[in-house]
Amino acid sequence: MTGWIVVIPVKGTELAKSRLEVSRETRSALALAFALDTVRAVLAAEQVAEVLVVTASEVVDSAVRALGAGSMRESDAAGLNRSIEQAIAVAERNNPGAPVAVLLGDLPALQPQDLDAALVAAAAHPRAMVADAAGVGTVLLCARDVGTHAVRFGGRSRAAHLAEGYVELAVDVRSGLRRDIDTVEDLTAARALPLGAETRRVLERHAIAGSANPTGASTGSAIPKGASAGSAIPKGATPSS
Ligand SMILES: Nc1nc2c(ncn2[C@@H]2O[C@H](COP(=O)(O)OP(=O)(O)OP(=O)(O)O)[C@@H](O)[C@H]2O)c(=O)[nH]1
Ligand SMILES: C=C(OP(=O)(O)O)C(=O)O
Repeated sequence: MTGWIVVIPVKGTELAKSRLEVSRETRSALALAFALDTVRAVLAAEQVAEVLVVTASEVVDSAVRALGAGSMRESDAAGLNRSIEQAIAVAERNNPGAPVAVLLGDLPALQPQDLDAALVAAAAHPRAMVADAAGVGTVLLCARDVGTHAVRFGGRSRAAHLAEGYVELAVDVRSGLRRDIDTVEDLTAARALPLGAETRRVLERHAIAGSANPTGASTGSAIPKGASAGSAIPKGATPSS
């Protein structure tokens, strides 16, 4: 199997991360930082052939391109699932036959090796998913055959994706892969993990209670690490749409 195409939805508007109860300035800085840290980790994962961000925001679009990711703008007011479907269609057109995964764009504690391990495990199933730390939502949705995706993000999406037939992968709840940040409580919990550099910088600059734990302790994952084929796969090709 070739490497995975990873679609990452990023809202990027002033309405992003509305459940994060900090000042508007801090919230928008954190929303961008979460996305950039997520994209950086994905670009560093060995199982990933290409990254395709889908966003409403010009700022996000150019920032992720500068990191080397592909990016596309969603059509007006597409919403989360529709924008993901638009990106999946572009990924399919540009990379026929490639497996496609959808990853949330608010995972600032994601480590490349945790994503690699999950993608290796996902490749054993036609469709697979990883739930968020609360066991309510979904952070990663994978299909070997892109045409079989049934995207049901939002709310209790773990149950929705299970009902669609995705197999749930066992990933340690402490893994950064499962730590999407919706609330200040999520952020506080994620600070026990090694956070990405952009998020650390914002936390250092903006007064939010707690410390950013710049060094962080290594976290465990139930999926064996290092099982990935370590070939260098080109990333960041911009979609032709
Ligand atoms: N492209 C795109 N991404 C979205 C959209 N809505 C949410 N996302 C992204 O999907 C992921 C999960 O969404 P949420 O955690 O609900 O993010 P959010 O909508 O910014 O946060 P809340 O306002 O608290 O719901 C994040 O990476 C968001 O940036 C959308 O309409 N379009
Ligand atoms: C969009 C999702 O996440 P959140 O918990 O951020 O709403 C989801 O889990 O489907």
